[in-house]
Amino acid sequence: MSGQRTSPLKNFFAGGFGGMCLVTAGHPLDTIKVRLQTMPIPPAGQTALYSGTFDCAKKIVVKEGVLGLYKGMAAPLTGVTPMFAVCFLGFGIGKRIQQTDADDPLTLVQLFKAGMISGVFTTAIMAPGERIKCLLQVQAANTGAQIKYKGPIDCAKQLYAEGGLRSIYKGTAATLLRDVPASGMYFMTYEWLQHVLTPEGKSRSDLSAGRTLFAGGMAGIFNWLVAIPPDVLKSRLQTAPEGTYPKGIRDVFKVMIREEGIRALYKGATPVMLRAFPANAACFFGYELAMKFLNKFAPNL
Ligand SMILES: CC(=O)O[C@H](CC(=O)[O-])C[N+](C)(C)C
Repeated sequence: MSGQRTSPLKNFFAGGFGGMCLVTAGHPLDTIKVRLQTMPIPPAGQTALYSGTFDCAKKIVVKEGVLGLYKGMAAPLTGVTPMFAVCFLGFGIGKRIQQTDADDPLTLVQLFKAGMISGVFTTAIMAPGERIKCLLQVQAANTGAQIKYKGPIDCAKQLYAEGGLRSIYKGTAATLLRDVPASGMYFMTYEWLQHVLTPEGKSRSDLSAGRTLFAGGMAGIFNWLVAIPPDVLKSRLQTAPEGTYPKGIRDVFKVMIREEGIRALYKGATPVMLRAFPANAACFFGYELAMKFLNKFAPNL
């Protein structure tokens, strides 16, 4: 696969723009995912709060209006933009440290490793962003309960007051478990599809919008195929009352398997997969668009 180097700053800015496109396209399905993953287990004989993805979407819209689907979006938008900036920057660095020469082609395994490096880079921003986002998404679902957090900043302040940075960073190991392999799959899939879809004698930058959208969408699908089980554990851990799981995700895993069985590890899979393609197609499309813009108007960046 082509190993052509891109300026780190361009990767950073184009990645950030890609992240903004991803949030806008994917947040409603992300809200449904978190609601399904964290809904209370119904007492025997009673029905679950949501019977599935479409029921959940319908209930949110009826009860909270369409904006209910966009609840908690300020946090990912402010968090995901820099996170994707760092993610694409990290991928570029991951590729670079495996090359001896600027034009050295990279194998699929090297691309996977570069993606994993990017996953480590992003966790510093991703873990607190996910903690705040999940808490905000879930509190709106708790009928009757008093609203605890007014917004992302208030949520961060309260978490800090209650448990310091440790509380804000709760779920970091789970986030690493999710994002390191997932990022490997993400970038490897995208780069490989770009390579396969580029016609003989043409360069990647000539690729049509449709092919870029397809490669980006598939990268999202493969990312989530490996990310769903650790994501469920992460959401549970990050939204649980303090002290529920003293040993972190190991405890979440044990309790979940005991009480709900192995299938619980795939809760919320439908909205995740429904979101994965359009959100990541938008992300890579935005990234490539921003990169073209930067190459034209800031070639020396
Ligand atoms: C788990 C996650 O955030 O995946 C990102 C794609 C998406 O659908 O949000 C990709 N990546 C882990 C590389 C940031």
